[in-house]
Amino acid sequence: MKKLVITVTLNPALDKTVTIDGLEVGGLNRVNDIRSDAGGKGINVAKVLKGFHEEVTAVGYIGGHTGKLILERLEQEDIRHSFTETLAETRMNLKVVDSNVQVTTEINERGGTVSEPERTLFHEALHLLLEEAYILVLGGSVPPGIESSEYALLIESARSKGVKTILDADGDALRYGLKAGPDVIKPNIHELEQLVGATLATEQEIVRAARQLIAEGTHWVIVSMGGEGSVAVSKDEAIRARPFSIKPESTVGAGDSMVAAIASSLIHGRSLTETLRWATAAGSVTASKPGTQVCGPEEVIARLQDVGITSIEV
Ligand SMILES: Nc1ncnc2c1ncn2[C@@H]1O[C@H](COP(=O)(O)OP(=O)(O)O)[C@@H](O)[C@H]1O
Ligand SMILES: O=P(O)(O)OC[C@H]1O[C@](O)(COP(=O)(O)O)[C@@H](O)[C@@H]1O
Repeated sequence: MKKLVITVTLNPALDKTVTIDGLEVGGLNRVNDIRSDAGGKGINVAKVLKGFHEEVTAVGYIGGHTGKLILERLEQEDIRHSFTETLAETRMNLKVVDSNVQVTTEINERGGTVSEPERTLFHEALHLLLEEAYILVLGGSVPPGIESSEYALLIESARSKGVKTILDADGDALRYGLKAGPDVIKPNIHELEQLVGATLATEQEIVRAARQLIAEGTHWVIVSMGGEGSVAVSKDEAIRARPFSIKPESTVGAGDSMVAAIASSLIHGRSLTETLRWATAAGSVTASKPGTQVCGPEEVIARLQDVGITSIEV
């Protein structure tokens, strides 16, 4: 059976994380600690999957000095990749951790423009790779030069080859992508509220909103809610997971770790409940780590039974 996961990061980033005691907007802030990590949603998913010993290849666009640094990191971690080179420099995203209140503020650049010939090269390379794939993961923002409908095209081409798809995006990229019917989506609660244009205050409201999307062709909607945990919805099931308590170091990459755990769960044929348990444990372990560092398999397995699972009556 094919087991390869391809992760697409159209807009990667070098994540620069600075830690400050008591961030003062408009004031002078001194940095206590600094680190940089290869980031961008698909790249983080690939890091987790590699740690989980799954077969994974990271693809997308990469360029310039920042791009070179990211590729070096991937090579250090022995992550297989096949990025399309761009003339434009890959972006740097700033993450400011206020260690007094344990809150992370993210400042993400738009990213460099991708040209049409670069896009053609990417599509040709992905077309070939999809022949070998089981799952295609699509994550993150779409860079300038590429239409918001891009994920829909990629989902359709994956489906035509029998490849499952997981989409983690927001705004128009999510809205258009949904029309192509990805197998799984992982919005956070804010992204889901923006999508349906309503505040979702109760579990029942979340389930009803998710079922609207399921009626349009998606099978599983897994909604993350930070420290409140997550909700998984299918046509017939609705489940709530509550995480164990952690000291949040940097929540960056927590959502991506959930997506990686979902991909791994699809490979291993886990039920929706078990998938939610794995995804929530993975997200919470990652949230307890500094910068864009991600969870490893042993520490996730050790916490699986600490995730509280209940079913939601609608
Ligand atoms: N403060 C926290 N305590 C425990 N778990 C957390 C915390 N913040 C995030 N998580 C875990 O990470 C997952 C993803 O977090 P979330 O912030 O919703 O994702 P995203 O980064 O996609 O917005 C949550 O479902 C939860 O399992
Ligand atoms: O493409 P976007 O939406 O700007 O997001 C990119 C950022 O998201 C991340 O992938 C983290 O995502 P999550 O916190 O949702 O897991 C960072 O590594 C990266 O800087």
